[in-house]
Amino acid sequence: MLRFEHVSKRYPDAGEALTDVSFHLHRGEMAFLTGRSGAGKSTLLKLIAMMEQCTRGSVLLDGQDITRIGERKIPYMRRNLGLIFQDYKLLNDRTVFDNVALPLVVSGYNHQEVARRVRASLDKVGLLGKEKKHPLALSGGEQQRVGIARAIVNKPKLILADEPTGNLDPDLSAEVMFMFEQFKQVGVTVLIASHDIELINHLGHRVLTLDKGHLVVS
Ligand SMILES: Nc1ncnc2c1ncn2[C@@H]1O[C@H](COP(=O)(O)OP(=O)(O)OP(=O)(O)O)[C@@H](O)[C@H]1O
Repeated sequence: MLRFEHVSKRYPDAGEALTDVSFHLHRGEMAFLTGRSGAGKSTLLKLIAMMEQCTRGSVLLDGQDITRIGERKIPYMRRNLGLIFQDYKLLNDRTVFDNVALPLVVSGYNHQEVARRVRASLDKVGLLGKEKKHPLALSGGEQQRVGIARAIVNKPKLILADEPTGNLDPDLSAEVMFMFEQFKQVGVTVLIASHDIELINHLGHRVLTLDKGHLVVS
């Protein structure tokens, strides 16, 4: 489903952030991406999200090489992805409903379909009653669940999460991981960058470890 083939990434005027990285994630697989600060985790996720381009190698998403697609196709390919961030990246002057609706509005869905899908997503993360609230009126855990609802509203094949539990206490972190496991159950592939070794070991999923841009275990 997601395949890295000999991928290297060098930023201009910097050393290599990733060197000859190869791995494969199957449909419905959940894996953690770990490594020290600066090891290349965010860079790897940005290559999949088409926010950066690799210097060498190929990244294949469902068999399609996303390093070779044209700029104009990127927004369409991104619809296959759900992105989740440590700092939630919510629009604080918009309601929960509007935040979750955003990817659908950008994709041009009609009002009825938007409303139906937003409610279904909020239901999946247990926030159906909070759709009229603004993000800052919610707890950190609830804000992250809004971020998750926004990530799944387009029914992505692949969810990428960059330190999704970095600002959450252990109970809320476990709750978020439980949600990811539910997505995995319905065939969504999930890749989570995290420092939280205790949580990672506890959950027992596959672990990809980066060390100075090299993949150590795959
Ligand atoms: N835009 C950029 N320009 C130049 N160098 C960069 C850029 N982004 C990242 N780097 C460098 O690439 C390397 C990998 O960074 P990256 O952010 O991918 O690591 P990380 O494992 O996600 O770290 P952290 O856990 O601290 O977020 C680092 O040496 C970093 O300084």
